[in-house]
Parts: sequence; structure tokens; C-alpha cells
Amino acid sequence: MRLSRYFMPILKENPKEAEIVSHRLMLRAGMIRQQSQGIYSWLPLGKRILNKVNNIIREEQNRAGAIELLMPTLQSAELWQESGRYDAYGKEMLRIQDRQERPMLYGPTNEEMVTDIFRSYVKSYKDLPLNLYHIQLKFRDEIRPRFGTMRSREFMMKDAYSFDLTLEGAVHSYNKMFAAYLRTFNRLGLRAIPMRADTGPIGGNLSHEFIILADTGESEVFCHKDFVNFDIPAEDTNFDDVAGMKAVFDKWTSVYAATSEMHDEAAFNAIPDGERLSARGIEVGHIFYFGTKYSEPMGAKVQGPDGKEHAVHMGSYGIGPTRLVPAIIEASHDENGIIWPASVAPFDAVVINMKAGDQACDAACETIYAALSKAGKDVLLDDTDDRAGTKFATADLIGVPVQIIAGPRSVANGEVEVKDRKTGARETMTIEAAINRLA
Ligand SMILES: Nc1ncnc2c1ncn2[C@@H]1O[C@H](COS(=O)(=O)NC(=O)[C@@H](N)CS)[C@@H](O)[C@H]1O
Repeated sequence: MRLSRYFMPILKENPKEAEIVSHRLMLRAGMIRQQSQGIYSWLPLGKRILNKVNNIIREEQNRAGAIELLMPTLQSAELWQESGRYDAYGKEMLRIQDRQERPMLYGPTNEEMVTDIFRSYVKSYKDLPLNLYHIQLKFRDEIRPRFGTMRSREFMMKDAYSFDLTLEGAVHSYNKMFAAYLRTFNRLGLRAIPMRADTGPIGGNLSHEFIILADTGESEVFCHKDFVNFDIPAEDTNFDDVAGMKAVFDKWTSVYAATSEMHDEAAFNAIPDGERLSARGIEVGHIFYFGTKYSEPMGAKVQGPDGKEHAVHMGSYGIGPTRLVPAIIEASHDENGIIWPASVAPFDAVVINMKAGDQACDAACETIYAALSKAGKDVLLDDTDDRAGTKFATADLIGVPVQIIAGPRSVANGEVEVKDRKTGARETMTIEAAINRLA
């Protein structure tokens, strides 16, 4: 991508409305724009990162056997009246009417709708287990949206829903999502800690929140320090291995971890000194088992091996991609800007032409840009006529992992400088070596 032809509205100054670093940096890097309170546009740079986050979420959902679909944002009120949540949900629900004056709503979540899809087609236990998910916008009229897209009113959610004949089957589905979440957040460069959690308006009696530790987090969390060393389930994990999935769950729930709503002071203080951790955290995922809470009232039943009708056991599993982007920034930035993990970086490298218009610099940059693009790399070429200082500041701000700097002096020797954004390490090398380093 040539920066001279891109759309990345960088802000020079810190926006005054931004209270936390991720909000400030997302605005300054031209990643998002607030359209109204708690409602944002994702501008091109931000959308690239959001896409990468969603692709990792999608890959890990698919690896765990979940099947992707897409449900609408607008839902009929009747569906929610069947489950009894229409009135219970409260002011967070955005209620609307269509031209026929039919009561509708902008979906804050999709338990009712996915249960309606399930009950329309699935009649036998032989079609179970089933896990359906989508990545879709939600609306919750939060009383106090803040911190940019960390807590917005319209936001994106991956929400998955599992269906099983028995409680045992549902627990296995829960454990599969539990393991998938550990893998997902790890691939995003985050250490998420599963914590026993309150079930809230979703319901049920088994629930874990996945929290990443961050000073600006809204959640207050208490846990054992051992978490930081636990192994993440490997890429070749067998998600159909019931005992194996239970072992992952047991391991990751074997030591104390709870949000403030579920905190047990005595249990926490029983942890030896030096091994206790209390911190602030950001909830990036939340999973629930809630049995027949929706299937019973909505008649989602299957015929069991005994020939009888059984309401299915369900769970739901949410991740907030539009919260994950700022959460990653909170966990990975410095005084110069964002430091993207390679897995979600908007570009693999940025080529900085220190003297656009200089024939040798232009040629060197074009050579590198063409070679890396041909090798399938996402490259941003800063071919603008900004001053070098501005180019360096922009490259540091937007957090691309590798900067390839072509200045007249180094190019005269057939060389460029390669800078690692995370460590700041700089290395001068030939243009070929720079290409080979990244290709
Ligand atoms: N206002 C919000 N802004 C940004 N992300 C949010 C917001 N509310 C929730 N999320 C994200 O969405 C995830 C799931 O939301 S939730 O309410 O906990 N769970 C559900 O809605 C269930 N239906 C799971 S499918 C949260 O863990 C959080 O990461």
C-alpha cells in the first residue's frame, strides 16, 4: 500500500476526550472515528487490525469444531418474549419499530435467535453436538460508554452457541471453547486468565470470564501467580478428546482466580505470600453454560436414544473483537505509540523513503516494496513528501513491527537500515539482506 494513496488520518495532537492510552493512540493513528456516543467507524488502518483479530478468532473457533453462520443485527421482539428476556433486559436494549409498527430490537446478543434456528431444523440427538457461531455487530445502550471501543454501545462480538443432549456433553462443549479461548488470546499476544464469573443477564450457573491484566482495566481481579507459566493448548490439540479437554480445564482452574463479584477473600489469603496477584483487568471473553434456560421455554427439543423428547443443554461463548484491539494496545505500547504483535499488525513492514523524489531512494524503495509484495507480505510504503522526522514518528505511532529506512547515504552504499519497532534495535544491511530478512 502506498501511503500517498492510502487513507490514514493521523492526528498530531492527543485528543482531549481520550482518557486511556489505547483510546488516544487509536484516534491519533487514524484507526477509528466516533460517529456518535459509543458508536464508531473503523477507518482503514483499524479495520485491517480488526480483520486480523477476527481471522484468528475464526481459525480457533473452526479448530474447536464450531461452525460459522451469520445472524442479523435486527431481531423480532416476539422471540425475546418467548424467553422472557424482552422485559427483563432493561434499558440497555435498543427497541425499535418497523413501518408496520412491529416491535423489533437491535440485538445485544443472540441466544434466542440461534435457539430459533436450531429448533427449526434439529430434531434428533444424532445431530448433536452442535456449535454455531458468528461474528456480528451488537448494540447495548450502555449507560456510560467510555474508553473508545473498549466499552462502546455498538460493538462487534464473536458469539458461539453449543447444543448437547446431556449435561456431560454440554460440559465437554464448554471445555472445548475454554481451550479454544486460551489459544485465541495467546495468538493475539495476550495472556488471558480464566476467572470464575457472575452469569448476569445471560443466565446459567457455570461461567468464566477471560481477563487480561492491564492497569486501565475496568475489572478488579485476584489470582494465583502460577497462571503466567501455564502451557497453552498446542495447535494439534485433539478437541474431541473428552478427557484431554477436561484436563486443560482442570489445570487452568486448579489455582485461585476470581473477579471481584466472585472473590473469596479467605481462599485468596490462603495463597502463600508472594504468589498472590491482585490487579485490574480487561474482560476480553466470557463463556457460559446455562442448560435449558432457552431451549425449555422455546421448545428446542430433540428425540433422545430413549425415544423421548429432551430439551437440549446449551452454552454461549462470547469474545469482543472491537474490545480486543484496544486491549492489545493497552498491553503493548510505548511512549512513541503502538507496538503490534506480528499476528495482528496492519502491515508486516513499513518502507520509509527518507527523501521522496531522490532517484536512488525512490528506486531502492520500489525494489524493496515490489520484492516483499511479491513474497506475499503486507507492506506500507511511505512515499509521501513528509519530513523524515514526521515519517519516523508516524511509523512508530502506527506500530508496524519492522521499519525499513532508505536514506540517501545508506542507499548510496546499496544499504538500508532495518529497525525493530518493539526493541528499537537498528541494523544496517544490504537491500537484498533486508528483503531476505522479511520475505
Ligand atoms: N459494550 C461493549 N463494548 C465492547 N465489547 C463488549 C461490550 N460488552 C461486551 N463486550 C465483549 O463481548 C464479550 C461477550 O459479552 S458478554 O455479555 O459477556 N456475553 C454474551 O453476550 C454472551 N451472549 C456470550 S455469546 C465480552 O467478554 C466483551 O469482550
